[in-house]
Amino acid sequence: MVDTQSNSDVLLSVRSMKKVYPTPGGPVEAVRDLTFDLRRGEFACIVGPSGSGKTTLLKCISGLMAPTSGEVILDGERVAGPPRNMALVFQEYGRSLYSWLRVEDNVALPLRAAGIGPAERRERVAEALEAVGLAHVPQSYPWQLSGGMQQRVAIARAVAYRPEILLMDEPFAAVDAQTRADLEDLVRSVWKKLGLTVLFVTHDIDESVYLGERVIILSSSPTVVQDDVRIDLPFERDQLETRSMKQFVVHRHHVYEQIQLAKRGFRAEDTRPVAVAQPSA
Ligand SMILES: Nc1ncnc2c1ncn2[C@@H]1O[C@H](COP(=O)(O)OP(=O)(O)OP(=O)(O)O)[C@@H](O)[C@H]1O
Repeated sequence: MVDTQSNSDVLLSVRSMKKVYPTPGGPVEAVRDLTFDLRRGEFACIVGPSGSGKTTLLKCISGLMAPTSGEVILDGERVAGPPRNMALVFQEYGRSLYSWLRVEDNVALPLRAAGIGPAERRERVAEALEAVGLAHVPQSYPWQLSGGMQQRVAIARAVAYRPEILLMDEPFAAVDAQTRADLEDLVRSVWKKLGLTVLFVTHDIDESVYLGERVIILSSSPTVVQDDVRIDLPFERDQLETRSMKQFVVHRHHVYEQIQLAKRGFRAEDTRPVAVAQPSA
């Protein structure tokens, strides 16, 4: 378990967050009680069984939805709407980009909305496109690009905005395996270069261990934090070398085991002393 209480440099705090959806069939308790902190500059992944409330959690953190109870504190302030210093990247890049705007204009959009002047906008867009390897297509339209390139545009847009915290919800689920590996390395390199704080939701256990400095495992719904694992892999990661390290395999095994337990309904709060048979004298 990661000790989240002892570090004073906390950027994000999720405190006793609960979310109940009212539905015609009665209330659905999606998230029961989530509490965790993210330190400034941390790269944390969230994994959990399908329906465990990962998207619900991100929506509450990003102020798109209010929790039923509990709170989200960002940089000392309670989140009550979309925070200025946060950016989001979703899985559906096709839906998040405007097909009638050129790549550079898609990337510039939030900068324009934030009132950033044309000279600085141009500079930031160029820098972000360079960072994601798309400096050669600023004039293209999204529909002229591959899926992986479109997702790079979405990442460039988030990066150009220079958020303090970047939330990513299954951002690579819809791209092929090779592109996914490239995008994983891209996100880590952008994280290192810009010193962002990243909260990355994924279904992919290997991806969570490869990317994160920490993996937060959610229980099945109604959700609590089941485990919180520090990933002690080298800072510099490599798709071949890192994934074949013994420590990678150990973490992967642990996270996989925890997800299987979660799927079977195990909850950390259920832990009781196990009776151990004493050898007879
Ligand atoms: N708008 C809604 N109204 C009612 N119930 C909802 C709503 N959104 C989500 N839920 C329920 O809340 C629970 C958590 O859903 P959520 O989408 O947050 O989980 P998830 O972990 O992101 O799922 P997945 O891994 O399948 O993407 C599920 O039981 C889901 O059916």
